[in-house]
Amino acid sequence: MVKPRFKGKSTINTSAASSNPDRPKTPAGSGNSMRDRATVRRLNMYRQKQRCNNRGQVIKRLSYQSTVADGTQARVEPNIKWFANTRVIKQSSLQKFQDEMGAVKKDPYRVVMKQSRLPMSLLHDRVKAHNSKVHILDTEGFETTFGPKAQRKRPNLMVGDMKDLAEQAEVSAQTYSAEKDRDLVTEDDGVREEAREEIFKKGQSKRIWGELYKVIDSSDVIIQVLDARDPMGTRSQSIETYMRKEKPWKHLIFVLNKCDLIPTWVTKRWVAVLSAEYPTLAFHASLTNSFGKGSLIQLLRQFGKLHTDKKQISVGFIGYPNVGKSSVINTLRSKKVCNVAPLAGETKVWQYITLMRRIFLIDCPGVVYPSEDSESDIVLKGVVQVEKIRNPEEHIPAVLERAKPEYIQKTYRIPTWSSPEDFLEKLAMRMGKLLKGGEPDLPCVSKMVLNDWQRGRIPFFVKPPGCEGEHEGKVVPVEGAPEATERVEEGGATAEQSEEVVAAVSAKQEAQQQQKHKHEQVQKILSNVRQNFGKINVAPEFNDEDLAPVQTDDVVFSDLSGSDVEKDGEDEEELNGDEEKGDGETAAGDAEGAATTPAGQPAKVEEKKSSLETIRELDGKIAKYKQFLDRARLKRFSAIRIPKALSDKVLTDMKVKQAVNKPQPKAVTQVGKKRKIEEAEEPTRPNRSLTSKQRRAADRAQKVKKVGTRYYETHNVKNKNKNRKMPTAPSEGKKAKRLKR
Ligand SMILES: Nc1nc2c(ncn2[C@@H]2O[C@H](COP(=O)(O)OP(=O)(O)OP(=O)(O)O)[C@@H](O)[C@H]2O)c(=O)[nH]1
Repeated sequence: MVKPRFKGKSTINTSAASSNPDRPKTPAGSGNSMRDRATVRRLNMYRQKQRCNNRGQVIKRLSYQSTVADGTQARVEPNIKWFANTRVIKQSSLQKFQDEMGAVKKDPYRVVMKQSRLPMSLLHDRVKAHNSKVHILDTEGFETTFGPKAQRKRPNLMVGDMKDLAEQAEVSAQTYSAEKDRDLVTEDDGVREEAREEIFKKGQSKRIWGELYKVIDSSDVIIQVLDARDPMGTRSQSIETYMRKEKPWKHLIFVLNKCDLIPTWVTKRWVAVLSAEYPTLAFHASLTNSFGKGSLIQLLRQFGKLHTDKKQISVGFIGYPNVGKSSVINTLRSKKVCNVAPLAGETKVWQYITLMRRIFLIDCPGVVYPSEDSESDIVLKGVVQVEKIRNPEEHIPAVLERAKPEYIQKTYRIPTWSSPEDFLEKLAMRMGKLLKGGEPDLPCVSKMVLNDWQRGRIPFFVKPPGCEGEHEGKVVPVEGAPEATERVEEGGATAEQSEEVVAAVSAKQEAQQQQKHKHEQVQKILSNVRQNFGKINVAPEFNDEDLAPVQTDDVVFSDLSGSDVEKDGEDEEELNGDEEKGDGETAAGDAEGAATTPAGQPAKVEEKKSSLETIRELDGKIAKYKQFLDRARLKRFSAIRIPKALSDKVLTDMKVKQAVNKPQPKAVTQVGKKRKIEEAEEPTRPNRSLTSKQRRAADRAQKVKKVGTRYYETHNVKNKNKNRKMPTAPSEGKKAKRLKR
């Protein structure tokens, strides 16, 4: 402690030391903030030391020790503050708090903010004695509860007597299944299923679902894009139900994309099956060689006409990842407006694209719907990027199971294998994918196979219902189909209630009528849109078994798919405007006449069928040739060489089949007519009336035909025009060069 200086009689310490609580204050604003008197005194107290003499006796006590005489015993007053950080309030304050806060809590229009910071427990602090009485009669009087006029509700028992109860118990015991019992307590055997890797949860995040709902909310027409190889696997029943219940005024249509990866008859069948539920169009997304573009644009235009009250309509594209939503949009715009990749999750956020002045398209990230899919299912549906899979070998058995062995043999040129491991080893050996010491690099080849699968290089498709009966019986109500009206219980309802019920029923009927009207409008629109499936360029080479359609009921092809009947000589896709409707209808009628036959003429039917089949086969082969030429053109081959054996085989086949058809010209009059029209309209098509000599000449001409490389036309080079004007004969050009030298 600082020793106070003796200053005569004055008790005021005038020193300016910081330990002097009475020191003069510095002027305000000088930047020197002084300690206050209490702080200085406290600090002085800490600093003081007691003084003792050389015998240890205290000669000067500490300041706070000097208040009581030596040896005095004292008690410290007990205080609640020692035990907690509490605050004591008066009874009246507590009462006020309880009244005011209680009123606020009860008021449904007011909210108490930051409740955790308030002593809310004071509201309920009234201690209830554990033996306090239950005041039942405060709530309900004796008379209303127990008396002869009791209004107490009785429990609603499902049984009348003990016998019924026993019977019911027996029945439920018989139908009990331990698997479905969620409350069953089982012994923990310590084995749990491994948590799924994060990559398998792709497309299920809250963010992606948020994007989906944003797209649904902003669209007038929603297009669910399905993968034609597995339409049911990439379809979401839950979204359809949501749309039906919550957004019935929005139009939902299906687009069956990647039709070029499956046989045409499968496309037809799927379109027919799905059309029974929602309008469905087949599509092949491609900038150069698309299918279904015209029909889809026409359909969207017609939907635009339905919404004349709006300036523009928005069309949302939703669906599984990697089904080709962005590709469909690019195809409609005929240029790359959306990023496309063979990897799932390329589209991250929704995006608006203008198709035309009145039609906007919205691309949505791919959404994976909740299902029971295994990890292999998820991988094979293309949801997961192959590079990210930890053990790609695990999914190869599923590939070998789904794809036909002959397609695997053809794709990888491996004749036989005994197991998936054996297959992978052989493939690794063939491809030279070996590790140190010649060990086959199984993960590498597995990734290759999975990539091929995801990109459609291994021919595969899920058979439509009716071939294997896979999806049979899963009938979802047709859009706008009238639902069964609820049964109203008679007797118990009062007059008021019955009025309400009548109002509800009439509202429901009105809604149903609106739905029906909407359905009719959509059907009318659809009757103007027709597709010719024969024009799809199928890329994979399927075997005869997969190419030959299984006979189906023609009923399936009615409705929208009535438009799919092959109309030979048609343009790539016919877009019938309203004005062309009559024309289209007659054509459809004609064709339907060819497909559906009256009963009682079995012989004629068979003849027709056989000739139709032959023509179809021939068409298929011609399409194959065309496709081969197209592909070659795309690859810019300098010249196309068609294997002679193949061309000879096709030509002889054609001859034989023509010979078979010749004796029955009258049975196929309609087809014959069509063929004539077709021949007149399509001079480029191989002419069936040519002699074999002429045909061979045409064949030869085709063989030497140069395709593709017109260098100066396709490349941006200097002196382009100059070069164009130059003599075309290459020999002359060479001569000129030589002369220059
Ligand atoms: N053979 C074929 N491939 C297609 C077709 N449509 C799309 N693809 C391919 O499928 C892959 C995925 O196409 P995207 O358009 O990116 O698919 P997406 O549905 O937008 O995918 P996310 O962005 O994941 O939602 C690409 O490699 C496309 O080339 C089609 O009609 N036929």
